[in-house]
Amino acid sequence: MTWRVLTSLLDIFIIAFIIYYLLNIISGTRAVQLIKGLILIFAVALLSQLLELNTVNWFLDSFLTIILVALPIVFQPELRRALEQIGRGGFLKEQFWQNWGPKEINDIISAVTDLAKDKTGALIVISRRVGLKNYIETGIELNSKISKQLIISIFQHASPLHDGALIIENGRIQAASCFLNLSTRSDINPRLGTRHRAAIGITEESDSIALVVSEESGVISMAEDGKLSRNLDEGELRENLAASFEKSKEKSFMRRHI
Ligand SMILES: Nc1ncnc2c1ncn2[C@@H]1O[C@H](COP(=O)(O)OP(=O)(O)OP(=O)(O)O)[C@@H](O)[C@H]1O
Repeated sequence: MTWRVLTSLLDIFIIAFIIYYLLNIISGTRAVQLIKGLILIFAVALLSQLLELNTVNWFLDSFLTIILVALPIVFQPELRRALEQIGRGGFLKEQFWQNWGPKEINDIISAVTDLAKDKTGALIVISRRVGLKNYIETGIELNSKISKQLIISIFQHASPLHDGALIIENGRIQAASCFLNLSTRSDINPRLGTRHRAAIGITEESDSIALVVSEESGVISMAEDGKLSRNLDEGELRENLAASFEKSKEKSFMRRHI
């Protein structure tokens, strides 16, 4: 095989990988519908060119140009998510578990299971490598140690901080009552409300983990990478957290603490 054939094969392989990667990122988002629409308009434009339907062709060409200019504005959240996913690839990795210990993990698990028993709604976001400063700023800053009692009291109805998400970063409760962007996915169970959509949303935009206690049913869920695992008991929650940390390649942390 000549050098030229090898580089062409490499070229094709890289493009196929990029297309696969991009499709993976947009699957299940509203971008899928848009791409279907664009393909349809493109096919009709091509057909009108072949049939020499000049006015139709001019109209569709102009329409496609306008759509291409509007794309980055309409799909700003998806583009941000894609760039963040690329940035997370490994070379920007930081030591993000340094303030964590077994007490912190156990307090979170124990608080979540107690809240679930009382059917007290809760949303807890645990940040990993991607910082959540812009979300922390939407809430009330606490910057306090993680404690089971504090987490439970924040989510009590009488607490002025119970509405919104509690955010944990670098092993500390950074803020409560934070407002998160809701996921815009079209394939989320329609019975799930805004608390669950907010949990899915934050894990689409960052590599954080979100824990949800449903006020309606007391069910515990965990979101990661835009996917929600539901109906977790204490053991499953612990296992899921361990699996997530394992994925983060923080195996030593997992072995020591979970
Ligand atoms: N964008 C958001 N960011 C953070 N928290 C939110 C957001 N939207 C809603 N919430 C929280 O979710 C609560 C409303 O939950 P809602 O009943 O709509 O959701 P749900 O997913 O059905 O949860 P539940 O099963 O607990 O009822 C709000 O009171 C608020 O605390």
